[in-house]
Amino acid sequence: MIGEMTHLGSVMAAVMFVWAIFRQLFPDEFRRDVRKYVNKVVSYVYPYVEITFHEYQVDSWFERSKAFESIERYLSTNSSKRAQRLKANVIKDSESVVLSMDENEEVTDEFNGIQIWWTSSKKIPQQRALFSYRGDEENRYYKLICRREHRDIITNVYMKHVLDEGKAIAVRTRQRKLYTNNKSENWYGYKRTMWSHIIFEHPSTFDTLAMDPKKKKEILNDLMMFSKSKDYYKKVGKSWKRGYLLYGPPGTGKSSMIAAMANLLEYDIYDLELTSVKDNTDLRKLLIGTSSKSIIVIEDIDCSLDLTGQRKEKKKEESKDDKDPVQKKAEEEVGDKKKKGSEVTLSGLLNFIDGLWSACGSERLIVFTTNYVEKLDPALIRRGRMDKHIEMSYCCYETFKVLANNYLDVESHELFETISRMLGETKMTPADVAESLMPKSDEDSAEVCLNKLIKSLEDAKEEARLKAIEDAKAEEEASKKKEENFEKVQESDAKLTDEGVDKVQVSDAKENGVNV
Ligand SMILES: Nc1ncnc2c1ncn2[C@@H]1O[C@H](COP(=O)(O)OP(=O)(O)OP(=O)(O)O)[C@@H](O)[C@H]1O
Ligand SMILES: [Mg+2]
Repeated sequence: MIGEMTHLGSVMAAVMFVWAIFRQLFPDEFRRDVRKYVNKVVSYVYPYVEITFHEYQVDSWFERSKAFESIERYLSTNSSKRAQRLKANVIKDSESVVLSMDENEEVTDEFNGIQIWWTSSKKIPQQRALFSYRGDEENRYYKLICRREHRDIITNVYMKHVLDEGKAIAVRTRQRKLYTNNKSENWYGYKRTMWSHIIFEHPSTFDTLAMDPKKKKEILNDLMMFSKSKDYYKKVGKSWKRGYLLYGPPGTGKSSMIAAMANLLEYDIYDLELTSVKDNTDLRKLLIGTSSKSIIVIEDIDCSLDLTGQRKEKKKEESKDDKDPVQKKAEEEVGDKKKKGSEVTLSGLLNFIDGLWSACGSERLIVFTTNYVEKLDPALIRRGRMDKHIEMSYCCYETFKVLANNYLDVESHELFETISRMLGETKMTPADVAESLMPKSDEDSAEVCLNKLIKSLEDAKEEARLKAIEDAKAEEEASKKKEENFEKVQESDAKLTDEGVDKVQVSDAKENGVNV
């Protein structure tokens, strides 16, 4: 190719030379006509087609062209081994350095037996712009050269292959992000955005997550199935998303499970703080601002908003009329303050999960966590909205074994039996078990840590016993009080009835004309 092109190059140089002299001698119109013919002749002689892809397109000087980025990724993995001079770039959102061809390098690619040549060059503008948004004005571009007879297959099939591959490589090497929503009032103005993010680097995985292995396997299968079911969701007419409700006491691994899910599926996380959202419209805007391949999380959904309370408040309002006006005003002020925090309603949230707008974007998980599942409105967690309910519970023996393996690298030990028995008798969260198992100094052996756990299990058991006694006492006192009250009420009722009877008797006597 290079030899062929050199030959062509010298022909072109001769043509250009003649052209330059020609320009000096002949008027404009004549030159234009001649140029047309020269182009025709050149295109007849030159058996190649050239397509260029610029880094910045004329209509968007701020953003690198997506096609250019994809080609860069594609060439970096498919051809960089063959190019001799490479350039290392640290590209935004990428985990690793991207190697690309240096300027004026050439690499060859092959597609279905067709040869394609790629070269990389840059164009430096003759005049420097006075006012520039980007640091440098040079515009790099890739040039694709192929034989003319392959033009159709290259533009229709090969280019699609390059762009798709490039995108797939970008997804594989991208850095994942953890987003959180900004307060609604901070959305406007220069550089303000709805979502802020940091790089997501949580180490939790399904291997380190301690829970019943059967349950874990079921969740893993469910997630894997979901991520592969694009066509299935399309077939059944559902948007490609799935809701998970994680519930259980604090410290049982709900947040760790979300991180493990994101790491497994390589999704971004959008941690949605409902109390910062002004109203339902803003909630919808946030939803539109999320990308595909993501998990939208609302933690502690029962505390985020008084979603069930809003219905009750309405009822209260109805009976407000017969109240003292001063008290009424004070209550209204409190209500206004509450509303200023967030006006998101239950129906707004339901729409967010499965309304029409939720179909924008795809491949998304919506996860709610709560400590009190019974507090939630049934509409919010019905199947179809929250498809899978997962209970994260206190530490059982199976959970402990995973933690012991993670924290101490032990799979079995003579103390395991005692621990197994004690876990059956005492409720302890995986977070507390993990804390006891963690070595506190270099000298702490596995045995020391396991003994520490036994000690804290004993303490927890004793604490639970004392608490049970206290609770029983409190309950006894309460029922005693109740009984006493009941007796008092009965006594006063009896008194009233007696008096009532007397009165009735007196009035009866009066009616009958008897003097009392
Ligand atoms: N099932 C578990 N497997 C592994 N580690 C766990 C598990 N549960 C808790 N932990 C450990 O305890 C810590 C707290 O767990 P996590 O934050 O996931 O609890 P949570 O259920 O989200 O609690 P909360 O309801 O208070 O938000 C974690 O950092 C993790 O190390
Ligand atoms: Mg949590």
